[in-house]
Amino acid sequence: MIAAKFAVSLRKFKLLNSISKKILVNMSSNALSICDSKNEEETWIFGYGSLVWKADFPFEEQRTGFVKGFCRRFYQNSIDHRGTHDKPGRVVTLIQSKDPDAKVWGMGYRIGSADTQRVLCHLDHREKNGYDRHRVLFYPYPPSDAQTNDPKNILLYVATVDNPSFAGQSDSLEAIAGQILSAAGESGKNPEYVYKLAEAMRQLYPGEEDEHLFELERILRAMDTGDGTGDRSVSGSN
Ligand SMILES: N[C@@H](CCC(=O)N[C@@H](CS)C(=O)NCC(=O)O)C(=O)O
Repeated sequence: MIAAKFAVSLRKFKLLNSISKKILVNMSSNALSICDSKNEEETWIFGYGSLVWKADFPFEEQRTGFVKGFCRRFYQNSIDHRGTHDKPGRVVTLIQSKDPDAKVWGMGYRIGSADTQRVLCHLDHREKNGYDRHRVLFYPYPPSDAQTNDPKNILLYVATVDNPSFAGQSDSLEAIAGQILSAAGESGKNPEYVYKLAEAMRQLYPGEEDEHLFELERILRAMDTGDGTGDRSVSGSN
């Protein structure tokens, strides 16, 4: 009886997994290889993690707004920016949501056509650990009198579930916070990444909920006896 139940749930898991991969693969098949070709169409980039608070590239316009059908999760191990191979940190990626209207709030950036190739080559390098470029619809919000409010094709970087640094979806927020607490990489301490993203979301979208992000921030701050960047040496603790 148990074996039969296990076989059924295994079949269900495989079916779900293959569906979610198909959706993500379809998106990635639209991925543009702009890095090595000229593109005349307007290029927009969507940030939902460090690209929200660390836009280290030229852009001509930025718009607040969201993408739909995903949820933002700290399910990607970072072995470069916020961790090392021996002590990986955690950064965000996007997971397919069961709710097609689920919103992930972030920031859209319009890249000048003269900068497109250089910016995308820069971001391809920055997001080199497991992230692929995908194209989805971006919904500018709130509406603006000065700018167009129609949904736009936008490029974003997603660390898909089959990349080598994907950390899985089963760790508790306490376990994720414990991994983040003492991790650091070439871009700095891992707690700082969480604090800056949470603060940016509160500033940009006051009142909007993101339970995963804000609960993780709460747990991490309770663990973090340092100066808020994850530097515990400040408090004299070892
Ligand atoms: N692609 C997401 C996540 C980007 C992200 O956080 N990527 C890491 C790469 S592991 C990064 O750029 N980190 C820079 C930093 O931590 O300062 C976004 O649009 O913001």
